[in-house]
Amino acid sequence: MTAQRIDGKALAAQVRSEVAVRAAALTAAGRQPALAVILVGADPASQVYVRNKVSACEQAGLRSVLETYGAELREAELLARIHTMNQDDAIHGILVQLPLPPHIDAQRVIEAISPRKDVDGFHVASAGALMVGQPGFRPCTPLGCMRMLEHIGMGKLRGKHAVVVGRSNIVGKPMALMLLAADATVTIAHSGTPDLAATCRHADVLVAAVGRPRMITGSMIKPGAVVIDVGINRLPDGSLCGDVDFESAQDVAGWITPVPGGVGPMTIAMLLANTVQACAQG
Ligand SMILES: Nc1nc(=O)c2c([nH]1)NC[C@@H]1CN(c3ccc(C(=O)N[C@@H](CCC(=O)O)C(=O)O)cc3)C=[N+]21
Repeated sequence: MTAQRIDGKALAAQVRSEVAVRAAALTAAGRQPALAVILVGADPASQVYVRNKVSACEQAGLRSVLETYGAELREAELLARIHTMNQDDAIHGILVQLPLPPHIDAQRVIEAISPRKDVDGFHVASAGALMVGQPGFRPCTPLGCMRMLEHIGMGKLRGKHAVVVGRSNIVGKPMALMLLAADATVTIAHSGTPDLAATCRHADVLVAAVGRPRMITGSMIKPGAVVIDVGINRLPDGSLCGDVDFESAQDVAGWITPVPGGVGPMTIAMLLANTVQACAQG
């Protein structure tokens, strides 16, 4: 038996075309959705990601404003720039690319973004809204994962056990809360979980977001499970791989997302969707 693939690239293209329709309508009404992207420093991976976000905006008819600063930028200057953008009615979403240089307090920078423009969903107000089930921006990666689950008819998870491996503020924790909101019974596992394999084998939906190449192997997967691989690991040979060992996992899982071409493209599509939503909400 071999798992069916969830084609994130194709589903992201569908989401982006829906976004483009909404963006065109807003633009026609004199309100083109606009995303500001701030990059601090010259990390090559970050430069690639930021370029991809900007070109995704253009393709969907959103305006993008890219601001690039040297790694020596002072935190106070960055905060001042964000305050100006918060006041700018022509900017609907603000994204500060992470990671930031170590002398800048990333959480303080995120809290400076107006929650109404927090299209990453990283602000403490957005996190709190998710926790208590209020409207607000949801982090793009878990939102993209939920959209993938809906796409395969697994949007409602009552009676299902979901296991999230990883507990970051940007993926693991919000992912667990979104699965819970879909009525799953949720376990959050992490590097310190005893017998991780046994925990994973309970999962009808397994989300891997640990940042360790191929650590989830076929023997850790319940037969027929949905396996969502959030990991994007660059190997020494330059190739990309996920947190899931695709070769062994695909013989056991019912559904599986590839890397690349899985969660990554969905993250960018949901960023555009959040930006259009920010614009539509005025
Ligand atoms: N404020 C902020 N928001 C973010 O959303 C954010 C961030 N900072 N910092 C870095 C991470 C990483 N991230 C990715 C998004 C898409 C792909 C993606 O589309 N990946 C392609 C492959 C790209 C490649 O070949 O390198 C894929 O998986 O198919 C990857 C990584 C967003 N991040």
